[in-house]
Amino acid sequence: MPELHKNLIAGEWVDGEAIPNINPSNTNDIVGQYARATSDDVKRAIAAAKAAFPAWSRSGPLERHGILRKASDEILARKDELGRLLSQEEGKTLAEGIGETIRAAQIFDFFAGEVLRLAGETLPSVRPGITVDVTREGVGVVGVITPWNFPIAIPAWKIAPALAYGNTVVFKPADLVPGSSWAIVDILNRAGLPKGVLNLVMGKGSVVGQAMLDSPDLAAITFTGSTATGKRVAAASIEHNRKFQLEMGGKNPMVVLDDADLATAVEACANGAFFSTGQRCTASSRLVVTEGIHDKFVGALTDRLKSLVVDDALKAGTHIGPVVDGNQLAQDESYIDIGRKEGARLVFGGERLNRETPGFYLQPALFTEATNEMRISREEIFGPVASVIRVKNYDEALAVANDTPFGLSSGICTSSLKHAHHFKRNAEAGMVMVNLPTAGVDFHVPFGGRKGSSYGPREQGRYAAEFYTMVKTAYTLP
Ligand SMILES: NC(=O)C1=CN([C@@H]2O[C@H](COP(=O)(O)OP(=O)(O)OC[C@H]3O[C@@H](n4cnc5c(N)ncnc54)[C@H](OP(=O)(O)O)[C@@H]3O)[C@@H](O)[C@H]2O)C=CC1
Ligand SMILES: O=C(O)CCC(=O)C(=O)O
Repeated sequence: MPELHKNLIAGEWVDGEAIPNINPSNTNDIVGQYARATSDDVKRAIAAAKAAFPAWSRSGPLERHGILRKASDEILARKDELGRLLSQEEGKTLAEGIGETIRAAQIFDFFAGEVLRLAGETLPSVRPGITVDVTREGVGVVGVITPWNFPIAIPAWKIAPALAYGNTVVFKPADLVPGSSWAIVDILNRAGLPKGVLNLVMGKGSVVGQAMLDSPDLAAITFTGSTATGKRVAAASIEHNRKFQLEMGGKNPMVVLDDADLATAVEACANGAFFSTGQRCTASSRLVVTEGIHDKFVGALTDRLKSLVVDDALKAGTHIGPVVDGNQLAQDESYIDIGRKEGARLVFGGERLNRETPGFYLQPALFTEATNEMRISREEIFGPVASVIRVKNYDEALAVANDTPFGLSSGICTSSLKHAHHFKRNAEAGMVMVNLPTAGVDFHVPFGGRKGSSYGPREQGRYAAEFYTMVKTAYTLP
């Protein structure tokens, strides 16, 4: 029996029911055994984080800076091993797994710097002789609930700012991919975090996550995942009068205009729609293409898809790894079926693939003749499935791009400065990409969306301070 990876509660590693972490490229391969926490464990973790908050929130910036820097250094030094673990448990390719691990190291490094840069303001009062100081303080115990699709970067971009700004943390990773999360908690713990500052409670959302939502002692919850769970987080947080931040789905459009550089557009769409097996909330699932370039674009994108190798995530030469598990594969296949029945034309892929090892392999699927009213154009599929919607001109493309309940990322491929400029101003999305894939963002600038995609302040960059701190206004008459 392989070693059991335990939960971290009040600085102690705590046993629990052992659950195998299964490799989606090869379901015979067990990545490791991970302990599931109980709702009592969650209560103890929250109590430990609450007890640790006063001292941690008053700790000097040098201590917090040092720990985050140390964690960043270790993640970077172990990027190949941790990237491999990530790809093995989640199914993105090794290059993507290592890239995401480097990104996590950069995020810890960035927030180590932010510890030293947290500034307030001093203003004159409207009353003579009085000064007003505006400062930021940690919020308290922050609950971190993360999805399976970015097993190291999303935990990093939530835990790093939480700790940097003096909060303590109770962290519940996705049950499907606990390995990368366990590794970063172990690294942070050894980097010198005092007991109780960071607690890890692995296990199912319905048990561990729900126990977090039900606790009156979490001051804030940051969540990334599905819209349905996001709504539960919101309702429970309002009940407990706590801060909450939600990053949910996307149905991101990539507009391709007649004047686009064809090679640029094809690469941006292949990457944005299908890399990481399409399992990104920023994936371009709607390709909105004007009629002058439509046929050329569909032909070239289909040729590009033919060149992509779908195989074991750890194999050299694989471009697209497996879908994360059987449930997600069933969801992808059901949407492919829905698309066909709705009258869209499947011009490439969509079938299950057999490889040397048993895994959840799906040939990327491309639909044409889709309309923006179809369910495949409105609902998040979260797999390697994209639809081309044909439009007459830029105005119609912009209208279609914006006609969605979501608003995370929105892209355009064009050589027209006028259209690029207009699109940047008028796309109803939190992030806009010109001649770049809708997915794949920098680690030091704000991340988040509008409409049904997000709720609350932005994540990442210095904008993260808005969620992880509360503002205090102090008046002084010397
Ligand atoms: N925007 C994004 O980045 C993501 C979007 N999705 C979308 O969601 C769909 C379903 O994926 P899924 O993983 O099931 O998404 P979920 O929203 O269920 O999962 C996200 C996180 O929330 C947890 N969770 C689940 N139920 C509760 C609850 N009652 N209380 C508190 N936490 C809970 C999950 O736990 P656990 O899974 O461990 O049980 C996981 O840690 C995908 O197909 C995709 O459409 C999914 C992932 C990321
Ligand atoms: O596209 C990216 O770089 C980030 C995507 C993401 O955060 C997500 O899919 O949850």
